[in-house]
Amino acid sequence: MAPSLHPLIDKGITPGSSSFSGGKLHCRCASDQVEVTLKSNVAHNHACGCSKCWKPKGALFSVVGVVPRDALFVTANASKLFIVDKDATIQRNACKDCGVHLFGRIEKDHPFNGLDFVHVELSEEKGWQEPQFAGFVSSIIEQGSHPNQMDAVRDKFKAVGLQTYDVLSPALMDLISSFTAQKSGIRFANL
Ligand SMILES: N[C@@H](CCC(=O)N[C@@H](CSCO)C(=O)NCC(=O)O)C(=O)O
Ligand SMILES: [Zn+2]
Ligand SMILES: [Zn+2]
Repeated sequence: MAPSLHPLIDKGITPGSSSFSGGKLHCRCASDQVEVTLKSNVAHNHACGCSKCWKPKGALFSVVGVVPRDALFVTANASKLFIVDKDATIQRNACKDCGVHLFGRIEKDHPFNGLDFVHVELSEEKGWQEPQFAGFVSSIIEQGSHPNQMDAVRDKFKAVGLQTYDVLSPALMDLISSFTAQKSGIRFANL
């Protein structure tokens, strides 16, 4: 059987709702679940093949999107959260019992500071923005996928209508480069 890209992608993508305005995420513990309340839909939701983002068992990719950090509240069992890697740019807060990542936060000066990374599959609600693209696709090789599988993986994404990139989407890459340009004092020419 072909490996799963992600359960939200394998059988085709279900569009989200533009009027959806948030919901709750829960970890996968049988009891005393960590609960996170989001007062916003996600944006830039995407499949991520990097080794750091949380993936469900058997999936090659994570699905991760962003919300403004002031729209995110830990509303139950916050004491079960720990930061997976304090040195990473994205400080991923995971449940110490089930391992699920509830949210990733950036504390340093960074183009995505102010945005928290979350996984909408941890929610029962429907209407979350659907995945928009696949990023960090080649990174799955670093976790053991064979290079000769990559055409099949990219074809599968294309079959469900998702563009593939080996870093992030052009919109996000432009945002990162604009931040860098601004830091170095670049003044853009008026074209
Ligand atoms: N090949 C590496 C890539 C890791 C990486 O740079 N991940 C990105 C994307 S995460 C969600 O889009 C990133 O921004 N990481 C910052 C961080 O994780 O703190 C690998 O696979 O590990
Ligand atoms: Zn848990
Ligand atoms: Zn990632």
